[in-house]
Amino acid sequence: MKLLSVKMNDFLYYVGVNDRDTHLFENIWPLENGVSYNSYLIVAEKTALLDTVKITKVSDFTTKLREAIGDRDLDYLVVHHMEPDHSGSIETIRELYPNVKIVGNKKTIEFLNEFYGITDNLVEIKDGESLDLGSRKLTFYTTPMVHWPESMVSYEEYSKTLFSQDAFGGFGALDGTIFDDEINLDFYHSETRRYYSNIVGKFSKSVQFALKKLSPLDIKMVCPVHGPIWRANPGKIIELYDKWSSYQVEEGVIICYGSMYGNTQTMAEVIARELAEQGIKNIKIFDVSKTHHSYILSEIWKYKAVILGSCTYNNDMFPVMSNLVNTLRMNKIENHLIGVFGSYSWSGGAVKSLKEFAEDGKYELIEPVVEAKCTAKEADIEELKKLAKNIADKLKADR
Ligand SMILES: Cc1cc2nc3c(=O)[nH]c(=O)nc-3n(C[C@H](O)[C@H](O)[C@H](O)COP(=O)(O)O)c2cc1C
Repeated sequence: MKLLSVKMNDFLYYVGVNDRDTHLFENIWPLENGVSYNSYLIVAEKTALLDTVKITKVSDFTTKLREAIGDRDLDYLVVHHMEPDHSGSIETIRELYPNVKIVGNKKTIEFLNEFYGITDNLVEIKDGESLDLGSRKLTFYTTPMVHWPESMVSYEEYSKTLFSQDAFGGFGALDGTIFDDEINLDFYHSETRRYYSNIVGKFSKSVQFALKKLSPLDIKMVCPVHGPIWRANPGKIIELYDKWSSYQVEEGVIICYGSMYGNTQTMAEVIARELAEQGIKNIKIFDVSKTHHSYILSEIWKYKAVILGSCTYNNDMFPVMSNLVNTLRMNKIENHLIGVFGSYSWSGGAVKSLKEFAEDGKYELIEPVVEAKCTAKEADIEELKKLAKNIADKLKADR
């Protein structure tokens, strides 16, 4: 009786695992709802394991794998992506199945040596080449920089299944439910956008390139290495990734502030109220000291406008705001309006740095830039309202 692995269809098993122990993905991004490391086993005339899991979960993983494969040997291990949350258990698999051949592209093979010193039992495949498993066949498509240089996907043509590695993935452990038709998609929708914006978003141009490359395929099921498997509506996750990677946004404003004693926070509240007066409904204020930039980035990815406000701290912006700004700079976000404001007491510095950041990227900077000394006075409040109105007008022009 198979208790742990999930038989997905007549030839495919889910042998992935959940990680509810790790606090931070990549030691940066919060995992309050956990994450899954998905792995799949094809059992045809040949057997093939598609990716492994983080080494901390190797025991759960090999238990499922052994259960699913039974007394068959493992012929192939396909490595779609070398990030250690998927490649970490490769050495264990080689110990358990010494005959296994590892399938990867030129760059995968280079990384296998660099990370694990693996140089034997390798099968190098090129873009567009196939691996014959008997009644099943995997065809490989390289998808460089979605998410690493060696990243690739594979397509099983008889079942029309796409094994998509990090692409189409999401945060959130799979709590018994693994398929899109078994779960509450509202929760996974937001965790998937957070995953996209935190992990994949920086590579949006590469995602667009990959989507075009894969568009001729008739895809009936998407099997990523994190998050739900999309079998009922695979088009949904493809549509979402297309939306996010082409910076399609909704009407709304994210206001983020860094404040020690409340003066800058008050400025944020003034802007938010005026936006509401102007008829904007989606307004969210975040204190950067309270909310991890993981969640803020995800919200910014969703909405068209972002307004950043900071008190001055040692001649520059508040350090926690610097952290958010660095994350935004790294992500090279497009198609967004930006406003900046802040406060100081003697030399200033925060607003200057925020303005430089805003002018540097692909944002459209909306005037006025507002800087208050110590606390916002009547004239500053008028300027803040003007900023809010100008942003609201821009947003409403797109209705
Ligand atoms: C630790 C600390 C460092 C500061 N450094 C500067 C500074 O370098 N230049 C400046 O003009 N103001 C500086 N200030 C003053 C604050 O930026 C100013 O009072 C601001 O209005 C505080 O905003 P808040 O109430 O939102 O925290 C500093 C304040 C503190 C507490």
